[in-house]
Amino acid sequence: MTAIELDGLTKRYGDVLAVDGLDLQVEEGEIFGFLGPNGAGKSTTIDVLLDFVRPTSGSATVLGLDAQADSLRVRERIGVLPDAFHVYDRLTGRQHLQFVVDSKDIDGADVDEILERVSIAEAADRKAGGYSKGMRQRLVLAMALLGDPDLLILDEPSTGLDPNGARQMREIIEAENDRGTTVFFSSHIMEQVEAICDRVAIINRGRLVAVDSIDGLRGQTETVTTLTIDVGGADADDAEAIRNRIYVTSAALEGDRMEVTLTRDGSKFEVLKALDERGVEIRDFAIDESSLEDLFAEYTTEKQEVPQ
Ligand SMILES: Nc1ncnc2c1ncn2[C@@H]1O[C@H](COP(=O)(O)OP(=O)(O)OP(=O)(O)O)[C@@H](O)[C@H]1O
Repeated sequence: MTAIELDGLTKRYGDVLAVDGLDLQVEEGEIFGFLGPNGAGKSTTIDVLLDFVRPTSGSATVLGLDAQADSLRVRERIGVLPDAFHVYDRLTGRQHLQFVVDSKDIDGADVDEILERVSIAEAADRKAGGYSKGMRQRLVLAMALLGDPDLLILDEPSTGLDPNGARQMREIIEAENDRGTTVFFSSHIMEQVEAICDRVAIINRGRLVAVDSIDGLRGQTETVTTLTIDVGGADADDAEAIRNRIYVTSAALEGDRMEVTLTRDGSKFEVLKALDERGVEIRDFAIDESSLEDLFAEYTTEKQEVPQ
């Protein structure tokens, strides 16, 4: 079954087309990254899934249920980490969780076990007002995990976390996914998305511009590999010869450093071999596959039109 299905989802706020005909399917069991620059329409889409916002047209289905008509049943089966989250300063961590158990009427919830899972068990009886940002974020995640949801919807889960906190958040997300939970999360932190997502969707100006695995996205873009070679005895002619090779998109020599970019079909080995055959000494080399950050920029940066 699909965990999330969007069919022609459109949301207009007056003149602003926040979401523009989105079609998307997230399969059960996936960790799915939802990416896009500021204002792309990520939060609006999530708000439709949660029935905070009604679509102008199109539909959204969550766990086989209509996000609008069946919103209460959807709510019972999902856990949500909202974009702007609040904790109550005067309540302890445990009281926060108890509040969710009571208000959602969850049977047999093991609050201590969930506090352990998000690593805030030791602070459970302290007031949340004294929690660090990372602890607050983990507390809100613990609230989302109560009731063992089938689907977690996380809006920028690593906001405000230091690298350690972000790593812990990632580990928790992975552990929940191992338990069978589908995870849908929006993020600006490409590194994080790259590390844990099975697939990602990139949206820009309310429209879907790409949906694929990270490797698949890499395969769709032109320049995927940069080869930086520490050379001895190379000159401009060598760079020119490399530049003229098929699959090479650029080759530049600066002192003893030659930087070569290749399309995805290009062989790095062939470039090194060609240099060697020209008598160039190869002292060292490094390979840099384009990062998701590069891909993101490629998909979401408006290309400048050259005036005719
Ligand atoms: N309640 C609203 N009224 C009017 N316009 C809105 C409203 N909510 C969002 N928008 C507009 O819709 C567009 C999409 O916003 P949205 O918050 O969904 O983007 P986002 O991708 O979540 O951005 P960010 O990463 O900055 O949170 C933006 O142009 C935004 O200004």
